[in-house]
Amino acid sequence: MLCGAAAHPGKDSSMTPRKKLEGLVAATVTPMTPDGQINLSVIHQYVDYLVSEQNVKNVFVNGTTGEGLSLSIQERKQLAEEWICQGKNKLDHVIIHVGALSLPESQELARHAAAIGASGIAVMAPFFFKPTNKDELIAFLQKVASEAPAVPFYYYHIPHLTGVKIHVEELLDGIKKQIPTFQGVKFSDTDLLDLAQCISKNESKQFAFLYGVDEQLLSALAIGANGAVGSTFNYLGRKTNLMLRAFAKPDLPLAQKYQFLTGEFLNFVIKLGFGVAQTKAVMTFVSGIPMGPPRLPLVNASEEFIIKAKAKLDGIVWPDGD
Ligand SMILES: CC(=O)N[C@H](C=O)[C@@H](O)[C@H](O)[C@H](O)CO
Ligand SMILES: CC(=O)C(=O)O
Repeated sequence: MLCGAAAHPGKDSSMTPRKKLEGLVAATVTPMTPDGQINLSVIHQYVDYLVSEQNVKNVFVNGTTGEGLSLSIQERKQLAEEWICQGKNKLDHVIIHVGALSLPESQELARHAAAIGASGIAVMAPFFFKPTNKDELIAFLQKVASEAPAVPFYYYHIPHLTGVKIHVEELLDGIKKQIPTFQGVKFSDTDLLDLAQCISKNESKQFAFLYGVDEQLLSALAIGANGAVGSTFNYLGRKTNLMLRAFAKPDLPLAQKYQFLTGEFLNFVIKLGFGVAQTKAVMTFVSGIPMGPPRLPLVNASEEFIIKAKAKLDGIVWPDGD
């Protein structure tokens, strides 16, 4: 059942202020109908699946995995509303990615996310005309963040897709003065030196450092990441949660085992060609929820990919015997 159309779904139920974001955050795919329209009707089921089957209670909507930059502003708003509305009393955090190439569009999305009660907003660097230094990037982020002055703000660092390689360590230096709502980083890069410097220099500031390269999450946890935002937690959330638990215990050999096994699957599919289209296909066969095709320029995963990926996943023997 749809609920996003209800008047101001989150108005009286703002999810701020909340405990610090930690643990796993699923970067949601955007369900689509076979003819390429967004399919809001399965989000209710999607929320229940993440909570009950994957033990994941945080989502990151309209990001890379959600094809956020391929959606219209109207579609992004509808998705944000539906996730927040369906997630009410079920999800802990619904973070809405509001980054866009156009500053006024990004600001509009930030205002909208605030009005519907998002528990956080995230923004990636604009990637056609790019900021060339820290000050330009901060200026852009600041103009978006200030449109949602009561909503925690996260910078979404994904340099291999944006081409904006400004070190996060540099960006964070003094950021609270310019962006008082600054709350953390979604760090989707393999530069663990940069991440480590961010963490060590901001220890007392209560920022959340959420890692975004799922296949090496354990390494990021070891240097102090608070959690992770990723596409694979849609279908490997339960297993990755067991890795987090083993790490916290600490049972490092067990945590490594989980990382090796999730890595074995990812290494296999990455070699076949792995992106958002393939994530949608995997999520469809694992959850049984029809996520549909991706939007052009992305194209459907091949049947061959689906058969091979399914066989690989089914063949993994997990330490918990599952
Ligand atoms: C480019 C991309 O989508 N990265 C995701 C998050 O940032 C990750 O969750 C990856 O999908 C995942 O680590 C698999 O490579
Ligand atoms: C993976 C991720 O965080 C995203 O899809 O935006």
